[in-house]
Amino acid sequence: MSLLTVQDLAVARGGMRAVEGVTFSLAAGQALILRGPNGIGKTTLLRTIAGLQPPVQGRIAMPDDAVAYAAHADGLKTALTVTENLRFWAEIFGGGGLDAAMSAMDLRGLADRPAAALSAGQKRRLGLARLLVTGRKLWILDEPTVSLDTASVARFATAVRDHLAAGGAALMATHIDLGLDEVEVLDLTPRRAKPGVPTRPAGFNEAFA
Ligand SMILES: Nc1ncnc2c1ncn2[C@@H]1O[C@H](COP(=O)(O)OP(=O)(O)OP(=O)(O)O)[C@@H](O)[C@H]1O
Repeated sequence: MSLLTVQDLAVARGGMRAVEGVTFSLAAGQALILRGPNGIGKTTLLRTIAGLQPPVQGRIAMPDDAVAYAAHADGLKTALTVTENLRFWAEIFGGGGLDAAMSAMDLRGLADRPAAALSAGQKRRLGLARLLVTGRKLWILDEPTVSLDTASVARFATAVRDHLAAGGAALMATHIDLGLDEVEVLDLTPRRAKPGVPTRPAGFNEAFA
């Protein structure tokens, strides 16, 4: 089953094209890592596929209610505890599996701690545990391993592997080698848009379109 098809996609930020001519697809059980130098447009591409901003050109197709997106920010409710945060997200998405998610990201000992009192790496672990309780098939992840120690990176890699084995798919921007055999890499360097072609009036920002 195809979980994501991207065809001839061009994306823009700040009224300028970032990358263009991007084509790939992801079936159940597949993952793809986006690579490319700082500023080429990895975040912009992920935001566009996640539906947070419109594409400039091309086609994005996926099943309804397929996506769970984890951005640079962890998206936590700081006043809520770890358990309450996960329960909140499970209810929003109609998912579940809080216990399994807490075990997977080693959060059991922190269950009753407010998110505001977590370290950066612990916050990131909670942010990633959110994905596990959504029940969504297609994970879109922007630099998911930032702030994680070696053991936590390994835990995250296991969570991705389990997600793929359960028929999920993942698209992520990361510079880290997660050691996942089933992952392919797409280098965006050849897809960099030709410079100087504005897509919108000066000052336009697709993030607010
Ligand atoms: N808020 C913004 N307003 C205007 N332009 C922006 C904004 N955020 C990013 N850009 C520009 O959009 C282009 C693509 O940025 P993007 O964040 O998608 O790149 P990236 O490949 O994810 O970079 P990095 O590896 O540094 O995270 C860059 O040229 C960047 O300067």
